[in-house]
Amino acid sequence: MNNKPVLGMLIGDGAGVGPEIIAKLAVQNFFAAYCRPVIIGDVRILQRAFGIVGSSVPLQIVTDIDQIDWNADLAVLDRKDQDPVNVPFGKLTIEAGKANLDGLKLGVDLYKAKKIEGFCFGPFNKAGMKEAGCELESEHHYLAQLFNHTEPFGEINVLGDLWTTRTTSHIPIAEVSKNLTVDRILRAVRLANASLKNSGIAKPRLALAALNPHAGEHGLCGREEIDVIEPAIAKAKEMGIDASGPYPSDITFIKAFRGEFDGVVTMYHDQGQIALKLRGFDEGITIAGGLPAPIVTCAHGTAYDIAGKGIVKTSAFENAVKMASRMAIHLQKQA
Ligand SMILES: NC(=O)C1=CN([C@@H]2O[C@H](COP(=O)(O)OP(=O)(O)OC[C@H]3O[C@@H](n4cnc5c(N)ncnc54)[C@H](O)[C@@H]3O)[C@@H](O)[C@H]2O)C=CC1
Ligand SMILES: NCC(=O)COP(=O)(O)O
Repeated sequence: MNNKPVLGMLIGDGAGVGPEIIAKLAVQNFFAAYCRPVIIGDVRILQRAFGIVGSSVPLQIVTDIDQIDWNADLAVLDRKDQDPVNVPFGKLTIEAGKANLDGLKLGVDLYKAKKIEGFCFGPFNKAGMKEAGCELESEHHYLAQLFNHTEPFGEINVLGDLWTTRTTSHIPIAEVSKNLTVDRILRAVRLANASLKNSGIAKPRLALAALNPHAGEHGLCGREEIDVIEPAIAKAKEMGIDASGPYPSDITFIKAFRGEFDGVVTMYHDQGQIALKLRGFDEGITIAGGLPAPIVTCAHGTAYDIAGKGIVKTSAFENAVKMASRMAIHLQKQA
């Protein structure tokens, strides 16, 4: 009896590298070591990806997840929603954007119906999703909406043992400062704390990055540290969270990579992502943090510039699958 978790593998934007990654891993029989996989996406895009990879595996193509025989060939839930003719490599299309939004909804519906125990997704193109009608800031907001989730949520980037959460994410830099409030910082702190605890760290050590040079130099070059970050740290401590900082952001990750912290709470997207991607671009993953379901993707994007060339590296997505499997097994044990 195979008790490995059932995980959906959304192929992602057909014009990007997601389908190729999934095809490569299928050919290597990678998924079976961590889960019972069901590939979710347009089978024509997947077949195109197998063509790029230069190899293939027998497929069990279904249109309803209940039709899957888990002892038979690799299952593909065919969505018929990204025609390769309309979705050429490297081109942003509304068709792919819409398919990605629909895929997320299906993934959540299947999870709620207990048909899958989590899912990974190949990279989405945020602009494509917006053009397809998503008015929310990101897919994480869309996922939270699908779950009616009001508690803290958001991208958690993980590299090795280090987890990061973001106070602000996909907004213009010009708007970061006014979006830094004690409440928002505290939500990112709580998200980091709860997620790390769920991963087995009893009392996570969290560092908060400053916003300004030299952590504001006592207000000489910026007041956000005094006005919002320090009060958020004080409140976190009152809640029993091991939070410290704000550390000048040019030193925060040096300390973190030395092992001084389990998690870093950043103030804006690139503060954490530059550090993590420099350190391990090929390995990083993004968890849809705070949500009930294990949902994980690679930290890299659609890589339109190399899509269709067969040269994409698969290691980050492999780590995403490993993490989703680990989270799903953890939930199985709690049930
Ligand atoms: N997992 C997801 O859904 C993510 C999606 N994105 C989306 O992807 C799109 C493009 O984002 P960019 O910032 O341009 O970054 P990107 O990660 O797609 O590409 C940056 C550079 O890294 C290379 N690269 C990326 N992944 C690679 C891999 N696995 N193997 C070899 N080379 C690789 C690309 O060829 C490119 O030169 C955006 O629309 C963004 O929203 C970005 C990050 C994560
Ligand atoms: N479409 C996903 C996305 O853009 C996530 O990117 P990042 O914020 O993790 O860099």
